[in-house]
Amino acid sequence: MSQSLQFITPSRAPYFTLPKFPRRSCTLFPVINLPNTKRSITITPSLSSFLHATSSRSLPSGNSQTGAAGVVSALSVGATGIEVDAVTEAELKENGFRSTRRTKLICTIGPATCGFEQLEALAVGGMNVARINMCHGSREWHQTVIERVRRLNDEKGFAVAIMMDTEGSEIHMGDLGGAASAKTEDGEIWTFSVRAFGTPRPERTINVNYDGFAEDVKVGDELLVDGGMVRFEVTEKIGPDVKCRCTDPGLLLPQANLTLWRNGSLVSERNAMLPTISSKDWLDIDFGIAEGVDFIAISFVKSAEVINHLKSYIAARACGSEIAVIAKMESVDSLKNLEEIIQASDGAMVARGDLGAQIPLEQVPSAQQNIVQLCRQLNKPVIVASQLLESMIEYPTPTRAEVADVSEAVRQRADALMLSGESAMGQYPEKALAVLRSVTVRIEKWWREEKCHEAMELPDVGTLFADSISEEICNSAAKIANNLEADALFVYTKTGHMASLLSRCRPDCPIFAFTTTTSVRRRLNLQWGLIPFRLSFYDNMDGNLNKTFSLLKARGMIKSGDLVIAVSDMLQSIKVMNVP
Ligand SMILES: Nc1ncnc2c1ncn2[C@@H]1O[C@H](COP(=O)(O)OP(=O)(O)OP(=O)(O)O)[C@@H](O)[C@H]1O
Ligand SMILES: CC(=O)C(=O)O
Ligand SMILES: [K+]
Ligand SMILES: [Mg+2]
Repeated sequence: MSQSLQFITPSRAPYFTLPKFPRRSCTLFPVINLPNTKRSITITPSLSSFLHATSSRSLPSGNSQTGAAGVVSALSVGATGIEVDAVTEAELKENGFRSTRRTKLICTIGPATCGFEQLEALAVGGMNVARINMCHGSREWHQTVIERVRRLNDEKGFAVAIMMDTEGSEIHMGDLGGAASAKTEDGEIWTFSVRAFGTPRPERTINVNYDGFAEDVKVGDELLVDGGMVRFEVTEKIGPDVKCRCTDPGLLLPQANLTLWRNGSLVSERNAMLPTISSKDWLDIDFGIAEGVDFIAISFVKSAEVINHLKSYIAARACGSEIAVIAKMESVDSLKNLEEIIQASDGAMVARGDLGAQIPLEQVPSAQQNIVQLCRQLNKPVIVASQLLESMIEYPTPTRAEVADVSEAVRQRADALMLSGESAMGQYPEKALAVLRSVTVRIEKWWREEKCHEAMELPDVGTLFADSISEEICNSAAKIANNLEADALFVYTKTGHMASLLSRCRPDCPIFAFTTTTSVRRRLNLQWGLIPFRLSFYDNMDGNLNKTFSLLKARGMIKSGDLVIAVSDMLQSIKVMNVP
């Protein structure tokens, strides 16, 4: 075998002359014309002034570290060019190499953000993945959103990936006859019924999607809406109608999830009999496959079986295009079968909204930590979701407790954080995203500088000897990068696997991941610390390195003397070198 670890002694500045944290070398607004590209780099005046407007409007003042991306350049395409997300590139220059954001950000798209300009503002603000939730809106509505995101990517040089989230077949309310919400007061009597109400609908009536509802509930049961945001006590059953008295008032939202509690425990037999993927979900999945979404998130996963089933369905249907399957951890069963579910999936989501309705709230933080850690050990990306900045649905600033919650998820080194109502139907979607970004960058930097991260045991994930070689190479490369205080790790990867192995190590420097396909590049957008580029490869490492160095230098993304550790899944090797 010719697999080797190849160490090339840096020819220029020896490591010890490199500054510990290179000063920010940000030249703002360079207009560069790259040779050999079909399109030259352009900055549209409207977009750059828009960027300025966004940055001054939406960011806490006096925090230069977290300023909005200051540079946008359109993508360059072509056999000899390189494609990188315009905003990632801008953030890289803005914050400096080592301080660029590692944690990825997901925004749920809803009525507040479905317009082209609104989507663009989120992309500029750092959205890596747009999530569409099939619980709400029609397929036509979602299709329009997908089409707009794709157009943004094509026309403006973003690489926003799309995640479709299934409805799942838990019990939930219907819509509110067109109203965006309904307020409940303490002591009010509301009727929950399987009956479809006509218009105008009688006051204080809610439709429930599950036919057996009235038979299953008992007088005295507690009915939790949206994981306990509003609570009722069942007082009376009349045919299909269930009368309930409000005990914890709040706001009812359309399609909100319902859970029943009896004598302090969750009544879960009913949900256990419902399929994880409903017939409507299968139609939505077909829609997602046809639209070529990047991720499908499955709600209320109970076992690995359903994930395997879906993955083989996608493989048979989506010939060639790979769609990653994300398992949403939001039920008691998902926690029971955690390891096998994560193992079978391409990633997981800590869906704290519904999870908090199924287990006591005080157990949610430990469940989150377990899921995040297990995902890292098994090398699967993990998303922390729901209520991160809930108060920003209504208010322009977050609570201190929310900032602390975001910080904790960043400290746990989750791959991605997700906005739900804040971006879907809140009043301040861009501000919420700006808060996520500023808190994320600041906390990451603080922990890196304090060197407080506990070392994590990273077990072998692959079964083949070749997998073990890749893992050893990535673990070693990350360690070398930390010890030498390298400026960046470079990984040349066709499938993205080596990139994810490097990401798993959570190294101190950013990881430039070069890959040949647009779909892999978009998928890598979900993973911690990865800066995905699309590049056509030579079949030798030196050719790739030289090409990358000259392209990135031309764009001002690296400079001579920067220390780079490079690995590749074509020729398994580690190279340590200064940028010539
Ligand atoms: N496409 C949409 N159309 C209308 N409203 C939406 C849409 N997407 C989200 N929303 C609104 O934003 C709120 C929060 O979004 P979110 O995706 O968290 O939904 P959810 O109903 O809490 O379900 P889930 O448990 O799947 O997250 C929803 O309750 C809904 O009011
Ligand atoms: C995201 C989601 O589905 C939840 O938190 O319940
Ligand atoms: K959902
Ligand atoms: Mg949920």
